[in-house]
Amino acid sequence: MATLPTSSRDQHRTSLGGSTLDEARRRIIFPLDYPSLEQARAAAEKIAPSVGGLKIGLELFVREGPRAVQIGRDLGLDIFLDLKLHDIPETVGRAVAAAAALKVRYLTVHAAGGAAMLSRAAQVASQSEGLLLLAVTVLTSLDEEDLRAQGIPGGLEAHARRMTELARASGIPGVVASPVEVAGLRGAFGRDVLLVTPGIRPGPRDGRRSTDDQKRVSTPSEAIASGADLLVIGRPIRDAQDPLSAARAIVNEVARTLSATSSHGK
Ligand SMILES: O=C(O)c1cc(=O)[nH]c(=O)n1[C@@H]1O[C@H](COP(=O)(O)O)[C@@H](O)[C@H]1O
Repeated sequence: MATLPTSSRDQHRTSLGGSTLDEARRRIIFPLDYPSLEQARAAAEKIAPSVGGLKIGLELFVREGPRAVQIGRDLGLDIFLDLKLHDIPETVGRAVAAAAALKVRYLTVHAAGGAAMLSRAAQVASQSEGLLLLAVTVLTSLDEEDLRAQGIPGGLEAHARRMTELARASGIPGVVASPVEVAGLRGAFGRDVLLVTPGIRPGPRDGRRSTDDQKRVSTPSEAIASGADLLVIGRPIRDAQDPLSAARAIVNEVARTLSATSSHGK
């Protein structure tokens, strides 16, 4: 069954072959966080040789709709539709069916939508070959204080783990989590969950680099060494003076880490 976590993950891992550099490239997803189709396409064409997938998020999808998905198709890259669906099961199920018709590879839902919503999403996705759902556990822009303010007990690690358990039990093959929780999630769930991490900030953590609105961050190398499958990296590439060089440097960093660890599963 396409949505069972193990088979979905195997299906995903099959695409992680080739040389270490090629594998490193495939691990990186570049979000097309741009205000127009033209800007998104120009950036995607430039960055495409250094990434494995393109993420289409709220800004571009709200402005341009499904036309944005065509950019990834034209470039032959995986398409990650990041709509973070969170609604009643019927509404989310219908939205998943609509997204599946766009032939995207990944689609996000919020784990906080609950078991019935996640199960409905998984059931609808299972009818569409090649679509992998990812449940967002705890947004990388939140910290412990935010969780306390929402009345969520037990801290970030525990909550990310509970959300992952809920997602897995509901038939969702992967989760989006901060790189800070990835080692714990990999330890708890083994190789049967696809772990996707935004909140990536290259360079030394000496306080000089801005983490923007991200509160739980790590370097590409730390995220991969902790067991992340895919890294979502936006502003460190998009806002760099030379975006292609920035992307290449990240690919090299990831490749070095893959060579030095067994986390690439070869
Ligand atoms: O689902 C996501 O992709 C996501 C989840 C999350 O917890 N945090 C997060 O930053 N993201 C997305 O990942 C990207 C991170 O971008 P940068 O912070 O610019 O690298 C953005 O497009 C966010 O929408």
